[in-house]
Formats: sequence, structure tokens, C-alpha cells
Amino acid sequence: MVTIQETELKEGILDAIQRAKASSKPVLVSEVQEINHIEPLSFFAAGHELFLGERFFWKDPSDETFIVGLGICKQIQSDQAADRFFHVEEEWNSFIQDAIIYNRFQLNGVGPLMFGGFSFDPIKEKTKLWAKYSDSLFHIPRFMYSVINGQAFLTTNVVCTQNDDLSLVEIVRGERESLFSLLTADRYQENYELVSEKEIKPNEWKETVSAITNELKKGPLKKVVLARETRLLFNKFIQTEQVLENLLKLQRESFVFAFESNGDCFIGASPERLVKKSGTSFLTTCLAGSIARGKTEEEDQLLGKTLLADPKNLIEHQYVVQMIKEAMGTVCEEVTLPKKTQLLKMRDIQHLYTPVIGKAKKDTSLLLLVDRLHPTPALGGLPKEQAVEKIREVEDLDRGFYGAPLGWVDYQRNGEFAVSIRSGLIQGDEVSIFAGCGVVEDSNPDSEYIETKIKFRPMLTALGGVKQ
Ligand SMILES: C=C(O[C@@H]1C=C(C(=O)O)C=C[C@H]1O)C(=O)O
Ligand SMILES: [Mg+2]
Repeated sequence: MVTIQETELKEGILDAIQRAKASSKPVLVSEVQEINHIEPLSFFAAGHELFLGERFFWKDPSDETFIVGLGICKQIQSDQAADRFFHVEEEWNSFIQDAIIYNRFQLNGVGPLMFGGFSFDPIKEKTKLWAKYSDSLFHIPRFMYSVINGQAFLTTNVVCTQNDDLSLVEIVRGERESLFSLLTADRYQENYELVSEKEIKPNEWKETVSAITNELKKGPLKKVVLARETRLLFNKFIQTEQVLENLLKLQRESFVFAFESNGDCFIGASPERLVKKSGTSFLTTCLAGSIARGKTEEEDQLLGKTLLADPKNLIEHQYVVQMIKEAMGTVCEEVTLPKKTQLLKMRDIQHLYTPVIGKAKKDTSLLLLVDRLHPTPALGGLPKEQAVEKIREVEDLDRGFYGAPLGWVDYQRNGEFAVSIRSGLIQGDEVSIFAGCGVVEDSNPDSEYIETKIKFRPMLTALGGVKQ
């Protein structure tokens, strides 16, 4: 049973309407309550009826933070390329500046929060594949369920305008009651099947990899990440809940996310953190260099050792470390990273891994660091600008939100962004999945092709396209 006590909502809404009248500007009321624990996926699923197309889901690799949003009480969106991170941050800051917030809990990820992300490259020509996502797109949910270190909270957000009256209180209460009454309902299960799987121009892709390796030998480019797409067709509409359930079960060490927009859903399980901010601490990750998992423990260890000593993969990784260290240096007082490259093992693949921590300087912010980092050479290349231009020119793919920052910022300016890889875009009974790899001088097109094949597996498996 979920019990929701009488709340400050009414008082807040009254106050906000008065303020909205005085300023002629909408005012946000946000209220946080501690509630009994609910499975995060059940909360997401309960929103199917009332909020389909307006939901998001987030889980971090350590299971410290689950955030599920339902409904949209405000959207921040733009297709403007210049200073896009800065503009989103400004709009967020000005929106919460006048908000009325009832929150007794000093925790990241509760209270007003915006969830969303950015496209990989706003200058690249957009195709209809990503028509439902603006280049910058964030949602502030109506209802948000957060589980922070095992403690569960419900945030209710209401935007009041000068034309609203107290009937808004009953509307919101009614919505909340309907939502919670749906929590016990059985989750809708459909057995959908993969009908066809089409890799988009695999041979041309290998040729591009080959052409790029030749170019890298001449300089000044050192690394370019090239991605490709596989389009899947199913016999029925895909149930996002089911895909999420599989991702949560099979990709435990990953960020698991879903972000619905206008009927489509961007979904995935990424092992890669772009950046996390908690108070003055910044945490980021260098992840690049890959090898398969072994079938036995012995083979797996051997593959790991091989990866740790492989010059091509070490260079691929080192470019990322070099750039991230530099970017962190611009916004941090101290930057710390381990001397030795580590391994990060996921279900289908293992990577070279270097975590980087830093202490934030005073006048900095999460989105400022996102701006400095994106795209790191794990998704773009080195040097950054030239690599992105090269990708724009040669890659036959609209990456959209794939490979870009996806995550959240709360009203205290803390938050976290993942690099949205191992992901796909669900569109009814069709799905596009994406995978890329770091091309360096010594890359071999066939090996890179196989690497991307492995990187498709997490999504393909979660969609039921690979038998477990
Ligand atoms: C580009 C992807 O992954 C990135 C590329 C890697 C590589 O080339 O070794 C490894 C991890 C990721 O940073 C992807 O999964 O699509
Ligand atoms: Mg690689």
C-alpha cells in the first residue's frame, strides 16, 4: 500500500497562482514526500495508461539512484546549435529560481529536476528518423519517483499560471490517485517477435573505416569514431516496459535509460558515464578500447589481459584520457586518476577504463563540463572539432541522441549524464539500434565491424532478437 498524506500542495498552488498573477509568469510548485518503496519499473508501467509518450526512466550503474518521471509539466527544447548547453542551463535556472519548493530532504535527485539530453551533433542534417527529438530536449515531469540509496520519494510538480484557480489542486490529486490505483495492475505482456533485421550499408561502412585509417596516417586527425545502424522490424508494437525489464536484468552494471518523446522512445543500457556532479565533486569516465567476453572464466581473463596489453586499443584509450584530463583541468581545482588502466566488464563486452575525479572550481556547473567534454574521443575523436567535422562529412547516419549526453540536473544543480551508447530508438513495431567504434591508424575494418556487432548485442538481446 502506498499512503500519501495530506500535503502542502494546496497552500503552494494558492501561493503560486497569486505570484503568477503578479508577475504574469508561470510559477512552479514542487512537493516532495517520502513514500513506501515501489519497484521503479512498476511506477513506469503504471504510467502507461495516463502518460504514455511522456515518461522517462533512469538507473545508475551502482543502483544508488533510480529516477522515473511521468507526464510533462514543462519542456525545455531547442534546435539551436550555438551555446546549446548554456541556453538549457539558463532556462532551467530561471525556471526554478521562482519555484515554490517543499522538500525536507537534502538528497540529489529529489524535488524539481529536468531529464533529457542533446543530439550528438546539432549541425548535422536531421533526417526523419529523429524528427520527434529536438537537438536539446528536457522534460520536467508531473510526477517523479526517486529511489536514492534505497529511500523512496515522490515529487509532484505543478506549473501554475495566472489563469489557474484552486480546481488545479483537485485535478492533480485526482491524477495522483488514478496513477497509484494503477500500480497494482498486472503489467501488460506481449510476445513480440523479430521479423527482419537489416544492417544499414555494412560494406560501405567498412570502406569508410578503411578510408579514414589512411587519412589518420597523414594527420592531423588521430582518431575518428564511426557508427552505424541496424533497423529491426517486429510483428507487433514494442512494449518499452518489457525492453526495460530485460535491460535491468541483463545489464546490471550499466546506466539503464528510456526517454519517450512524441510517441518514440530512446532506450538503452550504457556503461559510460559522461559526468556526475554531487556538490563540489565531479566524476567522469574514460572508456574506450574493447574486446569480447570469454566463454569460460579462463578465456575471459586471457582476453582481458590481451586487451590491457594491446597497443592499438591502448592508444584508442589514451586519446580519451588525454582529452578528458585536459577538459577536467579547466573546471576543477584538482584532478585525480589512477595510474594504471583498468578493465570494465559488461555482459557482452569488456573495455579499457579510467575513472577521473575532480574538485569543482567555484563558478562552474554540470552543463559547462558537459559542454567541455562532449563529444569525448570515445564518441567523437581527436582533435575534437576536426573529428566531429569528419564524422559529419563521411558518416551515413543521423546519430540523433545516440552517443550524446543523456541524464538529469536537479534544482540544486547536481546531476548526472551518461553517454547514450548501446541504445536504440523504438518507433512502434520498428527499432533502430546503433553502435560505433574508435578508428585509429592501426584499425582493421573487419575487426571494427565485428566490434560494432558485439556492441549491438545488449539492445538486440533485450529486444528478444538474440536468444539468451
Ligand atoms: C561507440 C561506442 O562505444 C565506444 C567505443 C569504444 C571502442 O571503440 O572501443 C568503447 C566504448 C565506447 O566509448 C558504442 O558502443 O556505440
Ligand atoms: Mg574500439
